[in-house]
Amino acid sequence: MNAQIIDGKAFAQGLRERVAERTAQFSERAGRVPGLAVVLVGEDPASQVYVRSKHKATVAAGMASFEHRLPAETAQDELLALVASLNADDAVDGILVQLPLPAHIDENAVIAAISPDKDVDGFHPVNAGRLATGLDGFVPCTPLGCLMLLKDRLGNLSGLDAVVIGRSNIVGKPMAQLLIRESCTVTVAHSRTRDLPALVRRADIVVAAVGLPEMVKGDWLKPGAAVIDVGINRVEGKLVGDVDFASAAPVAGAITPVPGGVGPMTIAVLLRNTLVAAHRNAGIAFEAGTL
Ligand SMILES: NC(=O)C1=CN([C@@H]2O[C@H](COP(=O)(O)OP(=O)(O)OC[C@H]3O[C@@H](n4cnc5c(N)ncnc54)[C@H](OP(=O)(O)O)[C@@H]3O)[C@@H](O)[C@H]2O)C=CC1
Ligand SMILES: Nc1nc(=O)c2c([nH]1)NC[C@@H]1CN(c3ccc(C(=O)N[C@@H](CCC(=O)O)C(=O)O)cc3)C=[N+]21
Ligand SMILES: [Mg+2]
Repeated sequence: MNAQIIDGKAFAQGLRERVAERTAQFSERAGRVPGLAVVLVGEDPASQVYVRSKHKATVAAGMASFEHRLPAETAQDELLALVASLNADDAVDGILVQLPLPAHIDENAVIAAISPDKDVDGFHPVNAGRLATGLDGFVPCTPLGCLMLLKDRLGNLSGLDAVVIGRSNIVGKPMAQLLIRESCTVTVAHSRTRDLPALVRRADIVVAAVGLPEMVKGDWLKPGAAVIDVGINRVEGKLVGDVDFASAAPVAGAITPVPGGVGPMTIAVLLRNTLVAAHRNAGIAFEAGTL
């Protein structure tokens, strides 16, 4: 057996085209374009790359992109004041504050300051609570993108055994919530987990969101498993995932590559969430359909 490669880049491209069509319809009706504000504090090179590609994708979808670049020394109060002004700005439907923030800034305080109705990252506790309790809200882009790829490949996920490796608020926990919502039986593993290979061996679905290059090995996998690799690790100038692709691909049924898997989905879902936010803020009903 050799795994099918899940082409996240192509799927994301299709999603972005559908978002662009629906954005044109929205703008016609609302008399304005959806707006996304992205805030970057400091000069982290990886963050600069992400922010640039978000900006390009936003404009290509027909949306307005408002970039705010602040120096690394920016005081927390200044950042909170900027967030407050974006909350109050009717041209801004979505707000994304790029993480990580410099160490002197309390990330939770900044996330909590974003209006939940503009929180297109889905990081605000109100949106996390909505996801956990089955209410409509914004779902974090990376796990929602992973779910889209899984449903596209597997169809109904009901009853499948899923292992999520990682329990962060931005990937692991919301991923687990989404899989529970799809009626998977979900195990969440983390740094204190005993015998991770044994857990992974039982799983029909494996989502790796750890941040350790190539840690998940092919001989941990159940043959035919669907493997979603969220990891983005730079090793000797090269990008690798959290899954050892070379040993995993011959065992898995389907697997996302890095690059070209989950990463492009994150940006496409961000645009989708911004389009949803624009509809809500303009009081126009949104039919999710193929989005
Ligand atoms: N493709 C994309 O769009 C995105 C990719 N990423 C990437 O995904 C990865 C994870 O990101 P993020 O969730 O923010 O990372 P965090 O560092 O916040 O979380 C990592 C998680 O992995 C767990 N972990 C650490 N070591 C082990 C281990 N040996 N065995 C099992 N679990 C372990 C940690 O456990 P504990 O809680 O016990 O510390 C923690 O829960 C990173 O590579 C990041 O770059 C992130 C966001 C978007
Ligand atoms: N508030 C906030 N929201 C985020 O969504 C957020 C964040 N902060 N901080 C950083 C992480 C990381 N992240 C990625 C987005 C796109 C790619 C991506 O497009 N990756 C390409 C490769 C890009 C490259 O070559 O570096 C790929 O995997 O093919 C990766 C990672 C969003 N994040
Ligand atoms: Mg901090």
